[in-house]
Amino acid sequence: MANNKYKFFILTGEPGVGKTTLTKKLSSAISSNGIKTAGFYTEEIRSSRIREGFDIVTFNGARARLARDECLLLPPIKHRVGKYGVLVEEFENLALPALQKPDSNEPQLLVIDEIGKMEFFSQRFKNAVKEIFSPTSDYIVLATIPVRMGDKVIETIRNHSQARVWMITKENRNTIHNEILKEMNKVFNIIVCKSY
Ligand SMILES: Nc1ncnc2c1ncn2[C@@H]1O[C@H](COP(=O)(O)OP(=O)(O)OP(=O)(O)O)[C@@H](O)[C@H]1O
Repeated sequence: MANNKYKFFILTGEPGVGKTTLTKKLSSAISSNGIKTAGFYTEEIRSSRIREGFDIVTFNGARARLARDECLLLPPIKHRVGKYGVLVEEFENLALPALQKPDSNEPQLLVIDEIGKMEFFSQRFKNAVKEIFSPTSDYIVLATIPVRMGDKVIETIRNHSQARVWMITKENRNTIHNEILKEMNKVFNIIVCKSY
Protein backbone atom coordinates (compact mmCIF):
# COMPACT_ATOMS: atom_id res chain seq x y z
CA MET A 1 0.00 0.00 0.00
CA ALA A 2 1.98 3.03 -1.21
CA ASN A 3 2.00 6.18 0.96
CA ASN A 4 0.04 4.43 3.69
CA LYS A 5 0.75 5.67 7.21
CA TYR A 6 0.76 2.59 9.39
CA LYS A 7 0.25 2.97 13.13
CA PHE A 8 0.74 -0.62 14.22
CA PHE A 9 4.32 -1.84 13.77
CA ILE A 10 4.40 -5.58 14.28
CA LEU A 11 7.45 -7.83 14.59
CA THR A 12 7.12 -11.58 14.22
CA GLY A 13 9.61 -14.41 13.89
CA GLU A 14 10.78 -17.71 15.31
CA PRO A 15 11.42 -17.91 19.08
CA GLY A 16 14.80 -16.47 20.05
CA VAL A 17 15.45 -14.80 16.70
CA GLY A 18 15.89 -11.34 18.22
CA LYS A 19 12.46 -9.67 18.41
CA THR A 20 12.95 -8.28 21.92
CA THR A 21 16.44 -7.00 21.10
CA LEU A 22 15.07 -5.22 18.04
CA THR A 23 12.11 -3.85 20.01
CA LYS A 24 14.54 -2.32 22.52
CA LYS A 25 16.66 -0.80 19.72
CA LEU A 26 13.61 0.72 18.04
CA SER A 27 12.03 2.10 21.21
CA SER A 28 15.33 3.57 22.30
CA ALA A 29 15.74 5.29 18.91
CA ILE A 30 12.19 6.66 19.17
CA SER A 31 12.56 7.88 22.75
CA SER A 32 15.93 9.51 22.04
CA ASN A 33 14.01 11.67 19.57
CA GLY A 34 11.74 12.95 22.32
CA ILE A 35 8.79 10.62 21.74
CA LYS A 36 7.28 9.16 24.91
CA THR A 37 7.44 5.36 25.16
CA ALA A 38 5.13 3.28 27.34
CA GLY A 39 4.37 -0.42 27.67
CA PHE A 40 6.65 -3.33 28.42
CA TYR A 41 9.13 -5.80 27.02
CA THR A 42 9.90 -9.36 28.08
CA GLU A 43 13.21 -10.44 29.52
CA GLU A 44 14.55 -13.97 30.03
CA ILE A 45 15.61 -14.81 33.57
CA ARG A 46 18.58 -17.14 33.78
CA SER A 47 20.46 -18.66 36.67
CA SER A 48 23.79 -20.41 35.94
CA ARG A 49 22.83 -20.22 32.25
CA ILE A 50 19.62 -22.20 32.83
CA ARG A 51 16.45 -20.35 31.83
CA GLU A 52 14.24 -20.03 34.89
CA GLY A 53 11.48 -17.98 33.30
CA PHE A 54 10.47 -14.56 32.03
CA ASP A 55 9.91 -11.13 33.54
CA ILE A 56 8.17 -8.17 32.00
CA VAL A 57 9.92 -4.82 32.34
CA THR A 58 8.28 -1.43 31.86
CA PHE A 59 9.93 1.71 30.52
CA ASN A 60 10.22 3.19 33.99
CA GLY A 61 12.20 0.14 35.10
CA ALA A 62 9.49 -1.71 37.05
CA ARG A 63 9.59 -5.49 36.76
CA ALA A 64 7.17 -8.36 37.38
CA ARG A 65 7.29 -12.12 36.92
CA LEU A 66 5.45 -13.42 33.87
CA ALA A 67 6.44 -17.10 34.16
CA ARG A 68 8.77 -19.39 36.06
CA ASP A 69 9.95 -22.98 35.72
CA GLU A 70 7.23 -24.90 37.52
CA CYS A 71 9.75 -26.43 39.95
CA LEU A 72 10.25 -22.92 41.33
CA LEU A 73 6.53 -22.35 41.96
CA LEU A 74 4.23 -23.58 44.69
CA PRO A 75 1.19 -25.55 43.50
CA PRO A 76 -1.46 -25.14 42.31
CA ILE A 77 -0.22 -24.00 38.90
CA LYS A 78 -3.25 -23.00 36.86
CA HIS A 79 -1.64 -22.00 33.58
CA ARG A 80 1.31 -23.68 31.88
CA VAL A 81 3.30 -23.19 28.69
CA GLY A 82 5.83 -26.02 28.37
CA LYS A 83 7.69 -26.30 31.67
CA TYR A 84 6.71 -22.77 32.73
CA GLY A 85 3.92 -21.78 35.06
CA VAL A 86 2.36 -18.42 34.14
CA LEU A 87 1.84 -15.87 36.92
CA VAL A 88 -1.24 -14.15 35.55
CA GLU A 89 -1.94 -11.86 38.49
CA GLU A 90 1.64 -10.58 38.78
CA PHE A 91 1.69 -9.98 35.04
CA GLU A 92 -1.64 -8.12 35.07
CA ASN A 93 -0.68 -5.90 38.00
CA LEU A 94 2.19 -4.40 36.03
CA ALA A 95 1.19 -4.88 32.39
CA LEU A 96 -2.32 -3.44 32.47
CA PRO A 97 -1.42 -0.03 33.97
CA ALA A 98 1.55 0.11 31.56
CA LEU A 99 -0.82 0.12 28.56
CA GLN A 100 -1.32 3.84 28.98
CA LYS A 101 -3.75 5.68 26.77
CA PRO A 102 -1.95 8.29 24.68
CA ASP A 103 -2.43 11.94 25.58
CA SER A 104 -3.93 13.68 22.55
CA ASN A 105 -1.30 16.46 22.79
CA GLU A 106 1.72 14.24 23.15
CA PRO A 107 2.73 11.52 20.69
CA GLN A 108 3.44 8.18 22.29
CA LEU A 109 4.73 4.80 21.21
CA LEU A 110 3.14 1.91 23.08
CA VAL A 111 5.42 -1.15 23.19
CA ILE A 112 3.89 -4.59 23.76
CA ASP A 113 6.51 -7.35 23.73
CA GLU A 114 4.84 -9.77 23.48
CA ILE A 115 1.25 -10.57 22.58
CA GLY A 116 1.28 -14.35 22.87
CA LYS A 117 0.13 -17.49 24.58
CA MET A 118 1.44 -16.75 28.08
CA GLU A 119 0.04 -13.22 28.10
CA PHE A 120 -3.35 -14.36 26.79
CA PHE A 121 -4.02 -16.42 29.91
CA SER A 122 -5.02 -12.97 31.17
CA GLN A 123 -8.48 -12.24 29.77
CA ARG A 124 -8.12 -8.63 30.96
CA PHE A 125 -4.93 -8.24 28.92
CA LYS A 126 -6.60 -9.82 25.91
CA ASN A 127 -9.51 -7.38 26.19
CA ALA A 128 -7.09 -4.46 26.49
CA VAL A 129 -5.25 -5.66 23.35
CA LYS A 130 -8.55 -5.90 21.44
CA GLU A 131 -9.32 -2.30 22.39
CA ILE A 132 -5.83 -1.09 21.45
CA PHE A 133 -6.17 -2.60 17.96
CA SER A 134 -9.80 -1.56 17.47
CA PRO A 135 -10.73 0.59 14.44
CA THR A 136 -11.16 3.72 16.60
CA SER A 137 -7.89 3.30 18.52
CA ASP A 138 -5.62 6.32 19.09
CA TYR A 139 -2.62 4.16 19.88
CA ILE A 140 0.61 3.90 17.91
CA VAL A 141 2.03 0.50 18.73
CA LEU A 142 5.22 -1.50 18.37
CA ALA A 143 4.36 -5.10 19.24
CA THR A 144 5.71 -8.61 18.84
CA ILE A 145 3.54 -11.59 17.95
CA PRO A 146 4.38 -15.28 17.48
CA VAL A 147 4.68 -16.74 13.97
CA ARG A 148 2.29 -19.56 14.72
CA MET A 149 -0.69 -18.99 16.92
CA GLY A 150 -4.18 -19.60 15.67
CA ASP A 151 -5.73 -17.06 18.03
CA LYS A 152 -8.39 -14.80 16.52
CA VAL A 153 -7.05 -11.63 18.16
CA ILE A 154 -3.52 -12.32 16.90
CA GLU A 155 -4.86 -12.96 13.40
CA THR A 156 -6.81 -9.67 13.53
CA ILE A 157 -3.57 -7.85 14.39
CA ARG A 158 -1.63 -9.66 11.65
CA ASN A 159 -4.22 -8.73 9.03
CA HIS A 160 -5.10 -5.25 10.28
CA SER A 161 -5.23 -2.69 7.47
CA GLN A 162 -3.26 -0.21 9.61
CA ALA A 163 -0.60 -2.75 10.58
CA ARG A 164 2.68 -3.45 8.89
CA VAL A 165 4.21 -6.80 9.83
CA TRP A 166 7.90 -7.63 9.57
CA MET A 167 9.23 -11.19 9.72
CA ILE A 168 12.47 -11.05 11.69
CA THR A 169 15.17 -13.53 10.72
CA LYS A 170 18.83 -14.02 11.62
CA GLU A 171 19.66 -12.60 8.19
CA ASN A 172 17.74 -9.32 8.55
CA ARG A 173 17.80 -8.66 12.32
CA ASN A 174 20.80 -6.29 12.17
CA THR A 175 19.56 -4.16 9.30
CA ILE A 176 15.77 -4.13 9.31
CA HIS A 177 15.52 -1.34 11.93
CA ASN A 178 16.21 1.23 9.19
CA GLU A 179 13.15 0.15 7.24
CA ILE A 180 10.94 0.06 10.36
CA LEU A 181 12.12 3.47 11.58
CA LYS A 182 11.37 4.88 8.13
CA GLU A 183 7.73 3.78 8.51
CA MET A 184 7.61 5.13 12.08
CA ASN A 185 8.96 8.47 10.90
CA LYS A 186 5.83 8.89 8.78
CA VAL A 187 3.45 8.62 11.69
CA PHE A 188 5.52 10.56 14.23
CA ASN A 189 6.53 13.13 11.65
CA ILE A 190 10.13 13.19 12.78
CA ILE A 191 13.38 11.99 11.35
CA VAL A 192 14.67 9.17 13.47
CA CYS A 193 18.01 7.82 12.42
CA LYS A 194 20.44 5.84 14.38
CA SER A 195 23.20 3.50 13.35
CA TYR A 196 23.92 0.47 15.45
N1 LIG B 1 21.10 -9.03 16.26
C1 LIG B 1 21.57 -9.93 17.11
N2 LIG B 1 22.84 -10.37 17.04
C2 LIG B 1 23.32 -11.30 17.90
N3 LIG B 1 22.60 -11.87 18.89
C3 LIG B 1 21.32 -11.48 19.01
C4 LIG B 1 20.74 -10.49 18.12
N4 LIG B 1 19.45 -10.30 18.49
C5 LIG B 1 19.24 -11.13 19.54
N5 LIG B 1 20.35 -11.82 19.84
C6 LIG B 1 20.51 -12.81 20.93
O1 LIG B 1 19.55 -13.86 20.74
C7 LIG B 1 18.94 -14.20 21.97
C8 LIG B 1 17.42 -14.04 21.84
O2 LIG B 1 17.12 -12.67 21.57
P1 LIG B 1 15.70 -12.03 21.87
O3 LIG B 1 15.30 -12.30 23.29
O4 LIG B 1 15.78 -10.63 21.41
O5 LIG B 1 14.80 -12.90 20.90
P2 LIG B 1 13.21 -13.04 20.84
O6 LIG B 1 12.88 -13.30 19.42
O7 LIG B 1 12.59 -11.87 21.49
O8 LIG B 1 12.98 -14.32 21.74
P3 LIG B 1 11.59 -14.91 22.30
O9 LIG B 1 10.95 -15.58 21.16
O10 LIG B 1 12.05 -15.88 23.35
O11 LIG B 1 10.80 -13.77 22.85
C9 LIG B 1 19.56 -13.29 23.04
O12 LIG B 1 20.58 -14.02 23.70
C10 LIG B 1 20.13 -12.15 22.26
O13 LIG B 1 21.26 -11.59 22.89
